[in-house]
Amino acid sequence: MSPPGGIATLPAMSEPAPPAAESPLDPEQRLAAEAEADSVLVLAGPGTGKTTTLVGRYVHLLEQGAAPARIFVSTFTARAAEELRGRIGARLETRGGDFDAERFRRMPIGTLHGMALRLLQRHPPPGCPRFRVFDEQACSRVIARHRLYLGDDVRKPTDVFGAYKDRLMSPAAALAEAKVRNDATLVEAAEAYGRYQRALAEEGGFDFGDLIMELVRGLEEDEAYRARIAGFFDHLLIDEYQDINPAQERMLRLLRSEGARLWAVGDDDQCLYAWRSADPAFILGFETAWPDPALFRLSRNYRSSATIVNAAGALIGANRRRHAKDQVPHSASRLALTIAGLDDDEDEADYVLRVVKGLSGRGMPWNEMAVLYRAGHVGSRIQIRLAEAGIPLVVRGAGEFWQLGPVRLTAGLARLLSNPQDMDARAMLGHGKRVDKLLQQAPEKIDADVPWPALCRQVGRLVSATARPPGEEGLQWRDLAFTAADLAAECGTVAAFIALMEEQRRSLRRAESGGDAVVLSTIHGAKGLEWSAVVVAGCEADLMPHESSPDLEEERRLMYVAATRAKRWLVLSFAAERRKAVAPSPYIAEMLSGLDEDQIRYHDPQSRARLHAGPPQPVKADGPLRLRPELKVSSGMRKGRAPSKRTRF
Ligand SMILES: Nc1ncnc2c1ncn2[C@@H]1O[C@H](COP(=O)(O)OP(=O)(O)OP(=O)(O)O)[C@@H](O)[C@H]1O
Repeated sequence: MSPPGGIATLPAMSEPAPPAAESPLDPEQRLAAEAEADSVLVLAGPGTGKTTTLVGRYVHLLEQGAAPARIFVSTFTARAAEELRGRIGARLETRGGDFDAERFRRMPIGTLHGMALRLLQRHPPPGCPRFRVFDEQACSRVIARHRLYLGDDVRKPTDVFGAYKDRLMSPAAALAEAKVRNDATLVEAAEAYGRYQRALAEEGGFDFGDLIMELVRGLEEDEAYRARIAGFFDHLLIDEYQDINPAQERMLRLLRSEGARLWAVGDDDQCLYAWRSADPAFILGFETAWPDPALFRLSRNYRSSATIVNAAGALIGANRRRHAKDQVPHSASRLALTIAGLDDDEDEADYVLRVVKGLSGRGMPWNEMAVLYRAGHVGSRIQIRLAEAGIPLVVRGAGEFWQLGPVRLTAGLARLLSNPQDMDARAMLGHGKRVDKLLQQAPEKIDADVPWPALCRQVGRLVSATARPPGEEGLQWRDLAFTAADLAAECGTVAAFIALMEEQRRSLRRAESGGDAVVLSTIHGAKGLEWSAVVVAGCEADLMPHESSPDLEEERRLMYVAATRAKRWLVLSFAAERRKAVAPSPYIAEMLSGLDEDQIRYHDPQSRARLHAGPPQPVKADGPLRLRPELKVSSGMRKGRAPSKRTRF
């Protein structure tokens, strides 16, 4: 097999590595870190050192005499918060003096939800009931026990209820809104929300959304309580400000009511959580929303090559609702961006495998490579192919193959039918209307006494038949159900299948803790991270922008975040056919418009031809579906067994 275009001449290994994380601040960063205004927004693009500047701000405040316990630092995820704590701690340690690592671990650095929990536990507001925190699993159990499924189960009930809480809406307010809009689906959701809140209260549980709701309630209802709590802090440092939602904004507003200074960093172009009520309007309107505002910009991109900065700039420039930003690439590298137009998803997976092997062969560590995608099913084919080749990999975001909905249903149901006592299999199935229906249909539609491979195929068919809505999502659903059934059948016995799943989970955990592994991630899961080489897979017209998304600007931001994770080498790959003929994503052309010819490399002549070809011929409505008739089942996924023959349904 020939190496993919570009690898042979890849100068990546000979280029200097980017500087270490805590480089001294540049003049723009220093100005922002030392700002005096009451409300500061550092607005800057990816890789400009926003997080680095936040660390610098913390150190600066300490140098000015601030007490660490009075500096509240928040970021978006618990993982990011721990990384931030580690970075600040390392910086303080190098300053010497009397740094006490144990004490520093207790300083208020966390997510806004985590901070709300901490305040509620240590200083409960008047009227706050005793509570236990219910994680997502516990909440799903409440939903299952009370059968709070929604007719439209495309969105999980926990997400729907969470969205009300992100907007600080009580069940009564949600119901009133639904009635005003005269929308039966919304009325059903609001009523289920009310029952959910009652069920949580009976069990003494708060879910994550309740934590901020309850703190805000306490702060708003009791002035003395608010004054006491807000009085704890002199400084609020907020990372990823573009992703805050109305409930979080209210919490910050209340926490600074005793005069704390607000200092936030963010990038409106990286707001990815509109579906969780994040609203770019908060960052766009910062200067009118807060007192004594000051806006700082960082213009030097320390992460990416000039090629990547230019291509990403051309892309995001097409969005209208944004602050324009100039970015100067620190690295002058014009290393070409690679476009790979592949036949189909199998071909794409083969290509990605050749790319990572090629880079590794040239000395790049696995953990400097990532494959990012908009939708989990794009990653699953690549995941299987890399795993079978024995490449160490970590799957981040909602995308681990065995966690995908149709895969869980197929594997769980086949196992359960083969052994009704298999509790893990029951847990894999989860709960919901679709699960109830499957369990109801299974006894009459499936002959469970046949050998394991035949059982798997029957289950694959049954699960695939639950696909909906019509269209691509249904096709993806069926494809994944068949893939899972195929993999399970190939194992020969249920015991071998369970062993395969366990081994894969173990190897994922090993890779995660060991560190040196290629990252496969949804774009959402890649936020804030960086790698030397990034392949953005599935760059197709119906996936990027995703055809079901109502927000095209957010879709473009997703592509932007994906592309800007790359330091030196960026590949955009697309398949000409993914169960139907598809055109390349329009975002590819937008990115290329920012580049000169010498900054673009096509994997092969066909890639260029495919990119510039017109839209694909529509698939005949009555034409046969290409429902993975043949899957090369991975040898590496079934340790110790010879590569299998292809399976046909
Ligand atoms: N002053 C500097 N000198 C050299 N390198 C720097 C400097 N500031 C930041 N960097 C490097 O630039 C890279 C990006 O920094 P950082 O993660 O802080 O950016 P960011 O703006 O928060 O990015 P994103 O918005 O994509 O999360 C890191 O590798 C960091 O070490």
